[in-house]
Amino acid sequence: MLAMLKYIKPYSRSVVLIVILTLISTLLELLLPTLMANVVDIGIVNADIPYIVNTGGIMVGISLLAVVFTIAVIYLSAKVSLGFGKMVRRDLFVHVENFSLESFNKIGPASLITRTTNDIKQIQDVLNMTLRVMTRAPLMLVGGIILAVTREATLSLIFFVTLPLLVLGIFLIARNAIPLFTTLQQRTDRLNLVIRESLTGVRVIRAFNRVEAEKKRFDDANEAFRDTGIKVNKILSALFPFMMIIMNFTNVAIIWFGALRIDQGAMQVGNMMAFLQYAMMILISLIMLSLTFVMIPRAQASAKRVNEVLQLQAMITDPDVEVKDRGKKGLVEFRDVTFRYSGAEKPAVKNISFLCKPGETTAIVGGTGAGKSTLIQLILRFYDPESGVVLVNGVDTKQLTQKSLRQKIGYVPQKADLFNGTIAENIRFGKPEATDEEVLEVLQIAQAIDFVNEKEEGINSLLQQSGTNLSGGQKQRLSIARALLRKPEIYIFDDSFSALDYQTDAKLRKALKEYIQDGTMIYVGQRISTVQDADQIIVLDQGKIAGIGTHEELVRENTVYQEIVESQLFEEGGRR
Ligand SMILES: Nc1ncnc2c1ncn2[C@@H]1O[C@H](COP(=O)(O)OP(=O)(O)OP(=O)(O)O)[C@@H](O)[C@H]1O
Repeated sequence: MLAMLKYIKPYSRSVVLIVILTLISTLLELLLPTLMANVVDIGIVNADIPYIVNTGGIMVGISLLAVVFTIAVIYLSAKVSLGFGKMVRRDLFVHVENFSLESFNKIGPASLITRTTNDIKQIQDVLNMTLRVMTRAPLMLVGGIILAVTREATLSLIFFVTLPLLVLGIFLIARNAIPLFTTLQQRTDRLNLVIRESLTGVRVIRAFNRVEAEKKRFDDANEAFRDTGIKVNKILSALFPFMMIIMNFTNVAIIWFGALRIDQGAMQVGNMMAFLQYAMMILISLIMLSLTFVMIPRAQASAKRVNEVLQLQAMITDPDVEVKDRGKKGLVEFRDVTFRYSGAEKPAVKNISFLCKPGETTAIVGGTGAGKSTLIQLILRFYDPESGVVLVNGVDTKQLTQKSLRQKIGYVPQKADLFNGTIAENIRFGKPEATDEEVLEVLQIAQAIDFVNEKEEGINSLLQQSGTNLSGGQKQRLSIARALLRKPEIYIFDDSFSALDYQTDAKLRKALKEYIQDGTMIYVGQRISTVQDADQIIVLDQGKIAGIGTHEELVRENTVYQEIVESQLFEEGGRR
């Protein structure tokens, strides 16, 4: 929680103002019972009307002033806490955007969403409450006790019974409720995870008739959330009645013993009324403090979850000084690279060495899980190798800044991620200043121009969320056009032609070859027809290189490649 204090620093002036205003308004409020006692004991007893009117006027003035100050405090506290929330959310978002993929996978998107929204809101709310209570409650408590004791020391003995009782009760309630706050946040995580998976996987769920099973999964998560919520509220619901009992008990005791003392002539009526009000102030301030202390652990649980994310060190960091390009532009080289995902027993790729030259195309083939995508992600430095080096333009990728490395690469991922907005906005993603002509040119090369032109508003047509109003192949083609527009030195296509029919696939690769010319093109392909024209084909088998060569060489000499060719010929034959 303390680590979060730095986010309040920019608001230190507002915080000081809150303290000063609360201080004044609380002192003013503490004056009221004494003035009221004087109205009764001096004004009414002596039938002194001018005194009653004057003192009454002062009391109204004080009340109005206290109200104005309190409104200002409420406004400033809201401003500080909302501003705090905005800054933490922003830092968290930026931090997560720069996360290594490993950290991202470790916490998971559902929990990251909960932490960025719900958890920060918990801290924000408690901060708001604390700002309003932190000066007011202690001052009112101490001031109330001093004024009550100096006014009626004997009657104050009642507090020796009620105050410990109140503190003990609140402590017992809080002790049971606090551990449940962390559980409640975890239940929120789970609920978010289930909702996210159910919504993104809605087609699969329907196709596999899993709607009922998903409903059950959702109900379980929803009920677990509800049950924990009810449990917390059940415990907290005891708080209010308990506090009311203590307050009423104190009232009755004061009136009872006060009446006896008045009867004995040891105390005046006005004095007892003032004492009663101070007693209420003491109890209310104690309740306010206790409630804050009950809420703080809840915010603490959330702050811990937020800090856990903020403190995750970026595993992929930029060098202090960037090394300039040494080799030819577009040169990609793997030197004896081995990489293992965190927690995995076996390396995903092992002792990989190859060279991709500018002006040439390199295709990577291999069975599922052979490590093809892993190789691509190592070039982009989404991960760093366990041993060996990946070089781009003759420089170890660790010695380039991530920005300049990725600036050199046009990447088309396996899953075409598009964003809300028009087609043109999506294509301009990496080069916002590109003209319409440039956009149309890359759409033409990516074989996307026809279906874009068929749309009423052409490149200005809106894409629904992540391009749900497009087919898989259409999304892939837009994602290819997006990478082409940047005119990078290296083009990487991770299985980006799989959703295309044979004819479009062939046309697209031909157009790409003409467009890319001097650039380096690396692509992962599943079909032999897709990879056979490449200048070199890298055959991967269970994370290792089984062979490198042209289609003709590999067909002649490489058994793994021969098996892939045969299995696909068999499939083709089977289909016919
Ligand atoms: N994020 C990850 N964490 C742990 N292991 C992973 C992760 N991603 C992939 N792997 C493992 O690494 C190995 C290589 O995976 P990779 O995605 O590179 O294969 P691929 O050849 O691209 O497969 P496909 O053709 O099915 O896409 C697989 O055994 C896979 O289970």
